[in-house]
Amino acid sequence: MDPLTQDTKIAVQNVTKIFQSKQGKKQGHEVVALKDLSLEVKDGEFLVIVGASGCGKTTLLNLVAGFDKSSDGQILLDGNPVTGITPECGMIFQQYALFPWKTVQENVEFGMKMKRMPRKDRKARADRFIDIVGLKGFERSYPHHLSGGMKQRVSIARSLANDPKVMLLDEPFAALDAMTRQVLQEQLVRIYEKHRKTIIFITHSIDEALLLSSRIMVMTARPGRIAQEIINDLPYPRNAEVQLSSRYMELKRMIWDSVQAEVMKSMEVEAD
Ligand SMILES: Nc1ncnc2c1ncn2[C@@H]1O[C@H](COP(=O)(O)OP(=O)(O)OP(=O)(O)O)[C@@H](O)[C@H]1O
Repeated sequence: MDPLTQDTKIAVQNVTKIFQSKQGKKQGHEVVALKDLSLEVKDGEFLVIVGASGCGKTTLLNLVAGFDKSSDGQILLDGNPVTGITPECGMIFQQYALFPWKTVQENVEFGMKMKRMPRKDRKARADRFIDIVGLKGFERSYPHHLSGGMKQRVSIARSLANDPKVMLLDEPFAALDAMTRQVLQEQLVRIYEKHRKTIIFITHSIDEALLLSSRIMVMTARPGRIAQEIINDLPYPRNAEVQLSSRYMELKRMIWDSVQAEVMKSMEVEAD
């Protein structure tokens, strides 16, 4: 592997993750989710990971966030090994993971309150990010009064308010309707352009990957490794014109071929 450069934010080095399946610890009941996987994410990069279902995308994100430990290899964040939950990483899930008994304002303020930020400061910061995600006027609403898209915007505001170095998003828009999804994708690109967080984003949608990323990584069928890496050189804003360009089609075809090959392999793995 190349030596780490100064702007390397995350380095995943020869990571293997083996789960004991539900059948117990008998031989042959291990699931090798990731095998000898290495990758680097540069500071300010928007990396999108695509790959067949079950290839280990969520497992990888959980390891970067420190929710789980690798069986072998290591992950470095700013050059330091990740050994437990990393407060520098903000995680956003498909299911919004909001506190149902807290208002929008309280949800967004939660992390800052945990860090004992003075009330006035955290309110000002929450107000700012609630505004950025377009939820001004909903500060006192509870999650059950909000649509899926609005709840996801609360999650994004909460994450941004904590000022994470890295944002990890696991299929955050998968449960949303197409229109809402598009609005949130555009919003996320704007936030990315303004705040330049380092982002790792998982999706099953090649279009979403092309709209958002600066780099796309296709993972192999389980055990997950890198099958292909694509620098997304499409210009911003990735509007209708860009989406109809020949370069867009070319990249889409390239990724589709790669994903499809891995999906076929993963079906063989499942059949074994
Ligand atoms: N806690 C666990 N115990 C046992 N096996 C697990 C566990 N977590 C994940 N696995 C297995 O590891 C493999 C990778 O799972 P993972 O959820 O990372 O895949 P994924 O690429 O995110 O899938 P999807 O796209 O369907 O969300 C799968 O075969 C899964 O069944």
